[in-house]
Amino acid sequence: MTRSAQSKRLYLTSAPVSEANTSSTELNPSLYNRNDVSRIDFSGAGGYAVPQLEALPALIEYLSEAVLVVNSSGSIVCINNKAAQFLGHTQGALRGHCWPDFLVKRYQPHYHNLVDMGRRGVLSQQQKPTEMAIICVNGDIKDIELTLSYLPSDDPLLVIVMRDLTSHKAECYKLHTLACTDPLTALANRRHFDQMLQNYWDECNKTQSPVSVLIVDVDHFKQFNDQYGHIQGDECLRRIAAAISLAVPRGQGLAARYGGEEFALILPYHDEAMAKAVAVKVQHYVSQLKFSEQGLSDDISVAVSQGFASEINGQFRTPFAMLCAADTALYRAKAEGRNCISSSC
Ligand SMILES: Nc1nc2c(ncn2[C@@H]2O[C@H](COP(=O)(O)OP(=O)(O)OP(=O)(O)O)[C@@H](O)[C@H]2O)c(=O)[nH]1
Repeated sequence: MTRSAQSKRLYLTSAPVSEANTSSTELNPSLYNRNDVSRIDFSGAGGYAVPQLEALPALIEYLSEAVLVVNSSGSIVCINNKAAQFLGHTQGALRGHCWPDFLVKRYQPHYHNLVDMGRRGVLSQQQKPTEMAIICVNGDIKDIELTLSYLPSDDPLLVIVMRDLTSHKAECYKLHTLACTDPLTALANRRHFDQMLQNYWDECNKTQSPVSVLIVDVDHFKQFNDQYGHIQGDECLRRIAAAISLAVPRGQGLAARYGGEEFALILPYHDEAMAKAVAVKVQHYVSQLKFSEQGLSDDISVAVSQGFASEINGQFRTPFAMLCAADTALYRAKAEGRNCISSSC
């Protein structure tokens, strides 16, 4: 046995301590069990550490993670119960199956790349787990975090550890939604608006398409609050938000609460005429609001002033410049008597 192979000897054995001592620095204490009679001998040819196959199924069965071992052609050599349950079949039925077939197609090149790195000896043990997705036997798709370890030998083995990311992803999605949403109106919040404005701006610039922004400000809202109270004011803002949402073409653009009683819309692929048409709809839907279902008099109505700007031929250098122009147009609409629409042009 070469010195390097000897130094990689790992025992899961009841062997005397002196026998295991040669590699004590390499032992994982959690694997070392004096009462366990099974033994893995890493004494393969060519100086590689080769685990004897017979011990692997028993070893991985003890692990708390979902683990499977795959050979160089991708066939599952052994799989623990947790991984089998995760994939949705029995251990026996899964043995021999082609593991990469369980991976969602778009992740397969990345997986093969990791395997190739292992083969070339450049797969670092510090390699971070990789997010992928698998298709279970019943067709369900599950997000996973995959860690791949390469056991080199003449017939190399890959040890794959999977962690279920389903609940983690659901939690992330929930948090992301919360971080992007205005709690009062359920529209996008300003942070999300700013981010999306840049995204839409880039997208429209790339395709040389127009993009517009529209700012909507409730008229004399202080009076509404003063007369009917802030709770009624809140409900009024919710209803205005819903009316504004109705005016945004489905799947095209974004409506956000920009702050206080001010709303903003991004209208990608909208030129000036199209943006104005959306503003007219907003004005109409808001004017139709009735507040009797809030317990207020039927003759109460609200109105909005609006300003918009459209980028068509490179007149604005940044999305922020376009937004400022829409804001200036809004001020003009207020100055011109409110309940009207003003353009930056
Ligand atoms: N109820 C409620 N009121 C809000 C909220 N955010 C801002 N406001 C109110 O919106 C009002 C805005 O008042 P102003 O800035 O004077 O504007 P305005 O009365 O609408 O007048 P113009 O915009 O000039 O037509 C203030 O009374 C704020 O308290 C909110 O979340 N809920």
